[in-house]
Amino acid sequence: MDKAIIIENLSKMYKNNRGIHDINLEIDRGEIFGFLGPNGAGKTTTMKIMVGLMKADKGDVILNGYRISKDYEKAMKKVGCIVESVNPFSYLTAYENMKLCGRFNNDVDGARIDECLEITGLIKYKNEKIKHYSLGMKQRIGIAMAILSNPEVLILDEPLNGLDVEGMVEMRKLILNLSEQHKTTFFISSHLIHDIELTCNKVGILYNGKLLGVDSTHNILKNYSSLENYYLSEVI
Ligand SMILES: Nc1ncnc2c1ncn2[C@@H]1O[C@H](COP(=O)(O)OP(=O)(O)OP(=O)(O)O)[C@@H](O)[C@H]1O
Repeated sequence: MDKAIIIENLSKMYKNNRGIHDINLEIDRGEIFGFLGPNGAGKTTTMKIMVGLMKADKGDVILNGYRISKDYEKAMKKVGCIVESVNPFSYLTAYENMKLCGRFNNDVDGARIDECLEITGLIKYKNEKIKHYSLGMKQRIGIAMAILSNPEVLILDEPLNGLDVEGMVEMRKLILNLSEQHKTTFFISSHLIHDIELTCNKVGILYNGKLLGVDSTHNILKNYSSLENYYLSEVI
């Protein structure tokens, strides 16, 4: 099977002795992987290393066949990400933000920007300044920016954070649509068990910086009545 993401022996320890320990993980192309863990488990640390925002103490990440330690540009070429918060310029419109975001990419033109705004349901608001956007709309513009260069892999840190029920349902639909129509591979972190259960077809549990268990949602739900029960059995 073609692996979109491989994480090998990844470790990072902060001075306060917190961090992540020896994470190993493989994600097949087209999978929607849910990286589930409570606050402080190490999700953001892992994702920052995956996209090159932080250096690991040990281990490596292979994205689309390229090691971030050796071929960073090639590894990131077909990867889109939102790590920590989405921060578009509030005094610019959605369209202007998108244009700024795609300025170094020759393949991004007005039509592609419109296409991404269409996919994320923002085309109607493309000429509105971001300062008038709701939180859900800001999350969506984050996704629109992340998919601008047609990535094969999307790495999203807590994409549902702060969204209301409708916003979460919309975001979930968007992820599932991108997965079905574009075969995008997703690596999504969340502490929202129910949402991971509904969105992801593979789940990994991160706890105290250690990856406890990885399995397909299908297998988990064959053996446990809910993802929550599986989570509790792994954690306890
Ligand atoms: N720059 C830093 N210096 C020291 N400790 C840090 C630093 N960044 C994170 N940590 C600690 O490392 C651990 C993992 O943090 P991380 O942000 O990766 O977790 P997380 O799973 O993303 O949590 P959350 O859901 O709250 O964002 C936490 O205990 C955190 O306090």
